[in-house]
Amino acid sequence: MLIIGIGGGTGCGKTTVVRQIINQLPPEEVGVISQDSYYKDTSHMAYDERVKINFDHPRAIDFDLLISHLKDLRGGNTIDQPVYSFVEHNRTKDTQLTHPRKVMIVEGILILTNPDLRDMFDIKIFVHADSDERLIRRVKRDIAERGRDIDEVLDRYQSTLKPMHQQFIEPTKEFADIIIPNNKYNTVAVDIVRTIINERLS
Ligand SMILES: Nc1ncnc2c1ncn2[C@@H]1O[C@H](COP(=O)(O)OP(=O)(O)O)[C@@H](O)[C@H]1O
Ligand SMILES: Nc1ccn([C@@H]2O[C@H](COP(=O)(O)O)[C@@H](O)[C@H]2O)c(=O)n1
Repeated sequence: MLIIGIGGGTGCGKTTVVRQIINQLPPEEVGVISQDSYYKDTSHMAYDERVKINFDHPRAIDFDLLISHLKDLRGGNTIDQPVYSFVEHNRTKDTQLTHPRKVMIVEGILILTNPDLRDMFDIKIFVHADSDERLIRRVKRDIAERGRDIDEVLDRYQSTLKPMHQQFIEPTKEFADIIIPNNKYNTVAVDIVRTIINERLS
């Protein structure tokens, strides 16, 4: 199994890049795991407490479960991937049965911060977009897709997103084998990654 880790700050375009990469690739050969599915289960907390969680700090992520699931997949076993609700700020009761594939892509803001997880990646990619560009995209996306309002997004940006990005996420760029500039759509970089995957599949 080839495991590709794709990191980078919120709004840099990780999900979009992954969609572009797997588009035109056989779905039975390439799978995707999102770090967002592995936010810790916070069912024991009231909604008002969950809203205050710092979701941009590595301690918010259940890395043990993510690593153990990746090992299961690498060993040829299926996993029950958690399903996360951004509206509820919590895992749902559902899980998604996920089969091992020849190529697995793991994407998320903090996936390159954990040394054990990092060691599992055959290829490490960091998607870069300038912070103003990321903020604009984040505001638009969170209002359109994640049930947020402008004040909520901007408050979170100032209180946690920006400082956590500087402390934890930006420094992981140095671990990357490939850095994809993504201020604009980068079809050349996407084609290069797809070519690497196609070589593995052929
Ligand atoms: N290169 C780009 N140029 C303009 N908008 C983009 C680009 N890449 C992604 N977007 C848009 O920005 C938003 C955030 O992108 P997304 O892929 O969800 O980022 P991430 O997964 O890194 O948080 C989405 O609405 C997406 O359509
Ligand atoms: N309940 C939550 C959990 C996380 N977030 C934010 O999501 C961002 C990571 O997802 P991307 O798709 O943007 O990479 C992260 O910056 C968290 O602040 C949230 O808003 N609510």
